[in-house]
Amino acid sequence: KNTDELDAKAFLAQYNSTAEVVFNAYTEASWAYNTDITEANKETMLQKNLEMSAHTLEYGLKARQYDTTDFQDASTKRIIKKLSDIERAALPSDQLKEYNQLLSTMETKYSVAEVCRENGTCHPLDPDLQKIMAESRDYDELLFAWKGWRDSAGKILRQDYKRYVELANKAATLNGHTDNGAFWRSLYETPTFEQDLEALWKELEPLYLNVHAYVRRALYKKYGEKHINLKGPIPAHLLGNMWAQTWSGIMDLVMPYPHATQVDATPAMVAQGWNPIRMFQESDNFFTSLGLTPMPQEFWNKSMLEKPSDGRKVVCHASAWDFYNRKDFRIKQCTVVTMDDLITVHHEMGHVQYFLQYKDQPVSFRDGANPGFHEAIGDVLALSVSTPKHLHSIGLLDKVESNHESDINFLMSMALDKIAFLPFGYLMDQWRWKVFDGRIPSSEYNKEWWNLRLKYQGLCPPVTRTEDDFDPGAKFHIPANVPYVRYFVSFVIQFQFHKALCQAANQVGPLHTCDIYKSKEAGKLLGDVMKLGFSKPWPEAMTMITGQPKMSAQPLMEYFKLLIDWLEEENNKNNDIRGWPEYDWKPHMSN
Ligand SMILES: O=C(CCC(O)(O)[C@H](Cc1ccccc1)NC(=O)c1ccccc1)N[C@@H](Cc1c[nH]c2ccccc12)C(=O)O
Ligand SMILES: [Zn+2]
Repeated sequence: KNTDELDAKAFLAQYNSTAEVVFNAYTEASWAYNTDITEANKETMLQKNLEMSAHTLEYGLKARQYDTTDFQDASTKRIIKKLSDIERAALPSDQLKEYNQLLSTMETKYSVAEVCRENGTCHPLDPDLQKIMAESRDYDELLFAWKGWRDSAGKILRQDYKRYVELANKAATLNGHTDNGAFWRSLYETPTFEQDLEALWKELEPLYLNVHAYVRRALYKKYGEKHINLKGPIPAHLLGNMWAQTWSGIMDLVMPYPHATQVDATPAMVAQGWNPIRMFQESDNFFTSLGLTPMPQEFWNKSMLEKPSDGRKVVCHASAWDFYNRKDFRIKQCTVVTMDDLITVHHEMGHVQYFLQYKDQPVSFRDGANPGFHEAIGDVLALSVSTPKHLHSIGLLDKVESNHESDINFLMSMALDKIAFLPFGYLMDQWRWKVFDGRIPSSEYNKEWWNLRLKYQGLCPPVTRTEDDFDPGAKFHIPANVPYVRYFVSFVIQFQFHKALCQAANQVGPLHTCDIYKSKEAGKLLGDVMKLGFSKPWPEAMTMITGQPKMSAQPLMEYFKLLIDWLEEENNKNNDIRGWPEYDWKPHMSN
């Protein structure tokens, strides 16, 4: 083994400069394919992916030659360790080709899927089916979109997915992990990670049960006892979202005080002629108000901020792109003019701000402190943007009242996204970790998916499901091989960050009214953490912001305190039970 630290540093310098070139070439090819799905673009992307894996293999095997035990420089040790895990490059070349082919095939099948009516009109997920799921109040129309999407996008992926699992696991074991789920969890460098997550969920579950009971009561009023059992799970297609992962789409059905302040900025955005560019400029303005970096001109020139109208097939699911040359950063988003998408704009811009802040780190450190950090940045700013005070200041709410009823309306709208999301954010990788470690065999993919959807979210399918279906495949991240527990982590830590930045901004008053807009102190705190990238273990980054190294649900609970008390009282008044003891109840099925 080579114990020469100077030799290692020279090796890493060579890695860094060659990696930028190879990563850039692959990212360009991947962008070309994602923004114009053709066979030719697919072939080029697969070729550049193989070249990138060849580079990873060459440098990974060299990195493994070093014994860094007595190295002085912590960064050198950390990078050598990271390079030594060569991920899919460990596969024999024919299996690597098969794996890459599977990944692009699954993502393409998902991205081009459509649901067609008898009259021949066909609907893509974005924007058509998403709009139906958010806006329709017709039980059967919602069922058409819900079932249609799972028939068109989920079902067809089952065999591909089964093979992907085998190859992903093989790559993981070749790198010394027990399975691919273990590899994914290793990115958090936290031995107690699973226990920590379970503890957070146990703390937050009572909040969710109260929101679930209250929403079930509202849906009972709307759809009646034929479709809703007040002691049972909720049919999964009635929550205002294709996956029932966020419920703000049905805010109109659950608004506690209909005569108090409105909270939805969408009507004003449409009335004032907002377009996607305006939405991104608004977000850029918020980031720069904190003293953070503006989007470079290249971002505005090269991003895809709307779904193309020239017939091109694209991957519409939003994403942010680092081209590894410290200059070129883009977003690809099929943006629609809604408040929901204004939040997503901030989410994606948070990823790019992270790219900008850590762009001068070595390539190996151009990543979040942990994947949850990368997901949280944009959402932290969105917490300020979403306040009625801020929306009023940018002309998207005409009047702001600060009274109890308006507070409760506002907190309900936030809870329908942030609290409703928690069980979904938690169960997605519970399912995948069990698939990877073999506890869920392919013969039970769908049964176990719905067991988890019942256990954590208190949902049931509106129509019978079988193992002919593959409902997990109908959610982007599953065919796209994108881990998901990062979002559960993000939805917890973003409130820790929000609380810390509000203190830095000398904001007084309750946490849910805080708006850090224009606070250079808050911006400095956030910017300094982002500059670290992946160079330090995430508890150090957490301590820099919050003064302590752990994930904590306390700031989220503080933020929602008023609503938690109100829901407890309201659900008691209605004699509503928390949970779904009649768990095997099935909704009425007409056809
Ligand atoms: O998937 C996303 C946003 C897309 C992303 O920005 O997280 C994107 C996902 C992705 C990863 C890899 C390939 C393709 C897409 N992640 C990134 O673009 C990204 C970029 C750099 C580093 C890390 C992630 N949000 C999740 C969770 C979510 C639901 N509602 C939300 C509201 C606000 C924030 C997140 C969500 C979802 O839609 O289910
Ligand atoms: Zn993200």
